[in-house]
Amino acid sequence: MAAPILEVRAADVFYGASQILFGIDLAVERGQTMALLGRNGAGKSTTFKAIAGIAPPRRGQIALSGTTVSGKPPYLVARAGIGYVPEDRQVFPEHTVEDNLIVGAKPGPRGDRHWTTARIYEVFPILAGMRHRIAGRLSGGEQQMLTIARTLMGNPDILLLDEPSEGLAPIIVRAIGDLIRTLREMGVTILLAEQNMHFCMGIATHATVIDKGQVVYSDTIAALRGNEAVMQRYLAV
Ligand SMILES: Nc1ncnc2c1ncn2[C@@H]1O[C@H](COP(=O)(O)OP(=O)(O)OP(=O)(O)O)[C@@H](O)[C@H]1O
Repeated sequence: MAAPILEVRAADVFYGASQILFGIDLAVERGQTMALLGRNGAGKSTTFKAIAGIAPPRRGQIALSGTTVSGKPPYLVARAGIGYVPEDRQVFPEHTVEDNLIVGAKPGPRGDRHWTTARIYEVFPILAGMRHRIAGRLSGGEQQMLTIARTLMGNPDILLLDEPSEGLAPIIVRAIGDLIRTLREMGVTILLAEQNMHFCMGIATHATVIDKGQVVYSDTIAALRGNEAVMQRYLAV
């Protein structure tokens, strides 16, 4: 069997002397949309930072298609094929939408250039109509879409989305959900951190739940939906 696109094995992560993640195991196979669920402070963002090379694990390992990436600096992790979209949307505010996309353009780890601005505009028609607008003047939801689009321009093997729905109005949350579903249907492999279980239900194929820095559940999203005990205990729904 092929190695998972992303595999986190027994990762322990510390901020200074405080241990935040305890032996995290996580595997995302090609084409999956894995939801990383957990309450506020459970360790979702820290898991993403560990994968992206920003908060490297002190013990354990992170591999991309079987090749170890833990220990590499963030720019090399990105080059290896991890497309990380952090919680705080990071557009270049002074530049146009199109320039933001062009800045993100680079070939994927095997030289592929699947994502072009033309392709982005097909998948994100809202950005096509705004290509000459200054990114800093877009709404929060539009900036979120632009950040996702710019990350795709780097042709990653996996897209890490940290709470893409956070702080957005319900109608925009739905639009972001539709967009992620479209990407999933196109075959993009996604790891999606969310507190909002309902947001993930129609989007994710699989779910991993973390609590106090530990994985407490991992299965298909359908299995999680049928498991009231896990949902109530760890997700308060
Ligand atoms: N820079 C830091 N230094 C020390 N502790 C931190 C730091 N950043 C986060 N923490 C702590 O690590 C734990 C996990 O935080 P993390 O942000 O990973 O959680 P989360 O599940 O993503 O929650 P949220 O939805 O609030 O982002 C929390 O207890 C938090 O207070």
